[in-house]
Amino acid sequence: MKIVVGSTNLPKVNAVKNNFPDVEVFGVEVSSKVSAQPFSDEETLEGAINRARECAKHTKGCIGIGLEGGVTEMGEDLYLCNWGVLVDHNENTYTASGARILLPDEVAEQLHKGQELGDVMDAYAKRTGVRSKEGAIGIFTNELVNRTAMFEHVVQLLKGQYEYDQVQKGEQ
Ligand SMILES: O=P(O)(O)OP(=O)(O)OP(=O)(O)OC[C@H]1O[C@@H](n2cnc3c(O)ncnc32)[C@H](O)[C@@H]1O
Ligand SMILES: [Mg+2]
Repeated sequence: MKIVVGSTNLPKVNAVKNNFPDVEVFGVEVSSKVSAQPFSDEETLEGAINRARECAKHTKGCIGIGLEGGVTEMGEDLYLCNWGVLVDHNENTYTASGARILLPDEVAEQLHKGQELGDVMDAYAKRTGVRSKEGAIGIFTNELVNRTAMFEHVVQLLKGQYEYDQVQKGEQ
């Protein structure tokens, strides 16, 4: 079995590798076919689905995994949101979302002006490449939960649902 992840961003690829230590896992650049900065749960999920479907076509019999980060409005507030999708070799599709935290007003303001969260976070935290390291979730949780750990949980939810289905099918 091979797993193709629709990104070369390390927190995403490592989140999959850490969940499947005995499987060949590799990341490829694919298009999410949504905006660079998804602005709702629906759009973020759609990006993850598009990435996973593209990856599932990469190698015969492989599993595709798409992980997408975005933000979602709740009333006046803006929350960080993340979605993951696993598409298996039979096109069975499993979805899961990640933990969400409230973004501070000054970060939300920049996003409403059209900036991408990755860029906003670098300026806010006075760091470089936050999106490829601890992530916004890492910054705002004092690095108790970083972007890899957050995506690890999403992938665990995908893996668990996939395995549940495999067991159900085996018992039929
Ligand atoms: O290379 P890819 O896989 O595209 O990785 P990415 O970091 O760009 O991640 P997404 O496209 O899934 O995220 C959409 C946008 O939101 C940003 N983003 C999402 N979650 C983030 C986080 O935890 N920390 C910093 N930026 C984040 C990201 O940089 C993009 O601008
Ligand atoms: Mg991106």
